[in-house]
Amino acid sequence: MPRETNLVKIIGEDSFKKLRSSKCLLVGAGGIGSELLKDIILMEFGEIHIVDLDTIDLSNLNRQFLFRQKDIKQPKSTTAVKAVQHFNNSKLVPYQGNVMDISAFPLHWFQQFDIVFNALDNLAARRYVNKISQFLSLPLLESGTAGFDGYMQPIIPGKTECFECTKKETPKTFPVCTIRSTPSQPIHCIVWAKNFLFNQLFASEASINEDDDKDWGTDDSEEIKRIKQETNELHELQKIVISKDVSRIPEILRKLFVQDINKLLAIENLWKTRTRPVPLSDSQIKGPTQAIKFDSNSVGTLQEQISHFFTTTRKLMDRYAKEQNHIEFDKDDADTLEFVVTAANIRCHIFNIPMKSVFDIKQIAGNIIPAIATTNAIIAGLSSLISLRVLNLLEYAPVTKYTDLNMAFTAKASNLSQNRYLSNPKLAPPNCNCPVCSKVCRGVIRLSSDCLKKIKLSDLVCLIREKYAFPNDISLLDASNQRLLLDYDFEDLNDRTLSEVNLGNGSILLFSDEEGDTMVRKSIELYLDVNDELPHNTCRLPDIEVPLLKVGSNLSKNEVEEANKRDNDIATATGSDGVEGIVVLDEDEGDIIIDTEQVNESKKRSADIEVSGGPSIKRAKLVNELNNSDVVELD
Ligand SMILES: Nc1ncnc2c1ncn2[C@@H]1O[C@H](COP(=O)(O)OP(=O)(O)OP(=O)(O)O)[C@@H](O)[C@H]1O
Ligand SMILES: [Zn+2]
Repeated sequence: MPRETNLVKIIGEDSFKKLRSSKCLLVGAGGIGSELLKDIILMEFGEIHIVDLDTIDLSNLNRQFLFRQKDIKQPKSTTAVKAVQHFNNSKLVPYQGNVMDISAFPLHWFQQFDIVFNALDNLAARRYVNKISQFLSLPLLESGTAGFDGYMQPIIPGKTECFECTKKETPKTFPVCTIRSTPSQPIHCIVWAKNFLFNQLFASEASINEDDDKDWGTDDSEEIKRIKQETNELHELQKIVISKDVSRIPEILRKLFVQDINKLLAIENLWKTRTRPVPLSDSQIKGPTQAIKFDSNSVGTLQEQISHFFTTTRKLMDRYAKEQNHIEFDKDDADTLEFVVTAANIRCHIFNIPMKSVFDIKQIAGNIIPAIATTNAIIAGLSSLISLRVLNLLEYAPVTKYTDLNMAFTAKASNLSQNRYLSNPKLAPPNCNCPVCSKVCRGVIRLSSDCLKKIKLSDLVCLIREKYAFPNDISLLDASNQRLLLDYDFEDLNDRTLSEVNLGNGSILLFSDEEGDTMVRKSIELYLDVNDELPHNTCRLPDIEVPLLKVGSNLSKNEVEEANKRDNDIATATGSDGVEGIVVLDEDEGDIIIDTEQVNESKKRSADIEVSGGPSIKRAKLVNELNNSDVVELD
């Protein structure tokens, strides 16, 4: 029986047609991504676009079953697409790129999709896609695995919890002082070798970033000064790398493991309660007399580590110029890994810390969590199946409330699961304290790129103020870095154009009502989506209604309701994201509460708004477009 007949039997003819005309985006073609691609192809989604930035490594082959030995170093996205062609009925579009690259994947590019599947391995990209999904009200299926554990979470913007509604664990970091002066565990020496030493020696100058607002882990200004000076001196060592003069490798060893250690020893304070480090002796600094094999599973002697340091540094010095003066650490690149292993182990020895094997250091330096193919298959299977409910394609199980849908997580991913491997509770509504999805009403300003150079900040403020009935007293922030652009006593940037104040594609503006004595406030977050396919001079503000913000923690629900009725000018209806209700800002706590019960029928604002106009928009004309958005045509 052909696949299609089975699918029609399961979901019905109409739903099958809808599925065939659906477009989905798969972000990540690694462990979960390979499984997901196979699943959604078998489900016969009409169009599947696959984004992955990476190429295939040997270590991927045990679970990323679409890839073979011959594919190593090939892009994952295009290789995955080639591998599935023989059983594929969908239109497949691969992209090798970073999903966070706004020039390759601007906001309006995401808009073509009906649903997004995340199959990523890092927090930054997950957060980014979550943000995009919130601005576009685009359903997102978030997933992740670590060993035997995994989770799958459907996110329906405005209706269910987003990725940021619960706090995420961030990777552990260590104070600079621990890493640079007083290591006490192998990880401290590994971080020193990988994140600091390797970069100082083998990264291009431009990419070495020593910012000042880091966690030093000490207030001792002398100590901080010493660390900074040491950084500069170490950078000098890069000159030896550039010279390719391998006879100078002992100089590198002497600087790192004798001179710098002696300087540390001179700071008596550091060693009052710690074991003093012991620098290498001159006789220990010598290269290998013969080639010795580096055994991945055993630690070996200090002298073997020093010999390997010579060998691996020699190889990297030779590669440095050939690779345009920039080598990145990669756990699968034996030379870079062995450099980090030997440098970390020599440092461990000096600080009386146990040394580690190559295998152990690879796990730590590469942040490796063993990946298990079966876990990926289970999570991808659940994610693809739930997509049918998110798209409301199961006639026998129609979705009336998105919070009736289920997420899934394994026992260890939460202690709620007790003895079950998988738990699948219903989705929670958005968390009213979530920094991403619940704070304010959101929308997208669509504009042609010429507008960035034409529209002045004051023009934009006028437009926003008019369109959403904000009072005179407002504040405007660049939300990406909390930069103040305008408020009642800061108007210096008013006459600058958007590009002059560094606003551009992907900027997010936070526009807030700051009227002093009223209890009612509003706030709107607007994404600037620059699209050159729009006609020149187009600046389109979203047609949304900005919910009421009530200020003051001591207001009762009735008072909120009263204020709502009183202030006809302020809409309290559904935003574009579908969040319904009144938003109450608790200033003392900095908390924001969405009261979903307090929904008033709003006074719909007319789409034909007369704009009083900023100085440079002499004849701003608001045109009500088919999609009910406003288009501002500039002269
Ligand atoms: N910003 C991003 N844009 C596009 N693809 C991304 C981005 N970040 C991560 N990815 C991709 O997501 C995938 C995640 O897959 P997976 O968790 O299996 O990791 P992996 O890198 O393939 O394996 P491992 O890290 O275990 O060696 C990878 O293929 C990675 O390239
Ligand atoms: Zn959220």
